[in-house]
Amino acid sequence: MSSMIEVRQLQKSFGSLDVLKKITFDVNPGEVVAVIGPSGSGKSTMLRSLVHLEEVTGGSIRIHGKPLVENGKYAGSADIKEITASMGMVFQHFNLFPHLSVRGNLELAPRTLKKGSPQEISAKSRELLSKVGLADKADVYPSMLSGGQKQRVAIARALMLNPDILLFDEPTSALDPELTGEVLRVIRQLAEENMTMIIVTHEMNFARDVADRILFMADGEIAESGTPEQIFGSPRLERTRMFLNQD
Ligand SMILES: Nc1ncnc2c1ncn2[C@@H]1O[C@H](COP(=O)(O)OP(=O)(O)OP(=O)(O)O)[C@@H](O)[C@H]1O
Repeated sequence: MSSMIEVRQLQKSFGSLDVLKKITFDVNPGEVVAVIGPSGSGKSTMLRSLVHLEEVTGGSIRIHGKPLVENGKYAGSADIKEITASMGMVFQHFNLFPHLSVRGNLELAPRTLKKGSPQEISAKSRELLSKVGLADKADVYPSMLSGGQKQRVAIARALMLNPDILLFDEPTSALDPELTGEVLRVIRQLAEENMTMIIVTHEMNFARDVADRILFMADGEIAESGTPEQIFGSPRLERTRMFLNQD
């Protein structure tokens, strides 16, 4: 089967700083890839590049075989819109709209894009809120929620447009330790449902449990790629773990 995500020789510089140095990897349908690595190694930049929140300086990204960028040249805006619409993203700091209720947060994008009738959109938001365990919070505003609840709303919101790829940028890093479990459980459930996901995380045990494959980034490169068994057995990673645990 062909890859869901193909990244080839991806480069990104901020001025003279080379943040991504010719990165190449594939993600297959249904695969869960965890991206780990020290702070500043380029993990967020790589993820943001996939959804066109960053413009790369070279290389290629294909999603479902369709080029978002090919050898540094971007597709037209209609194609970019179509390609990025198949991906949902969840951020470290939730990025909920504070002036909208939980339901409003979920329904804004599908209503704006007219993805279904108002009744269908409401039914979908109810269904997704109950999936993440927040059926009773539909009319509450984000400021009334805990961090773990906010992040679960953000995940439900990302699912509203039926993405076939979900990207997570350190989804639990802003949470108190006792709240990470409820978010990781939702991600784990999505993995069991065969959602294709890339998860940038510092949660080593979670990465080990849930990921089919781990990319270990260091200094703008993929230093290691393999199954959790391969990666966590690697002496090179053991050295880096000490460093990661200080974050
Ligand atoms: N908009 C920007 N302008 C300039 N430099 C940037 C910008 N965004 C990121 N960088 C730099 O790019 C490098 C990689 O950042 P990135 O956020 O991708 O790393 P990361 O591996 O996700 O780190 P962390 O785990 O701390 O989030 C860092 O040196 C960062 O300072």
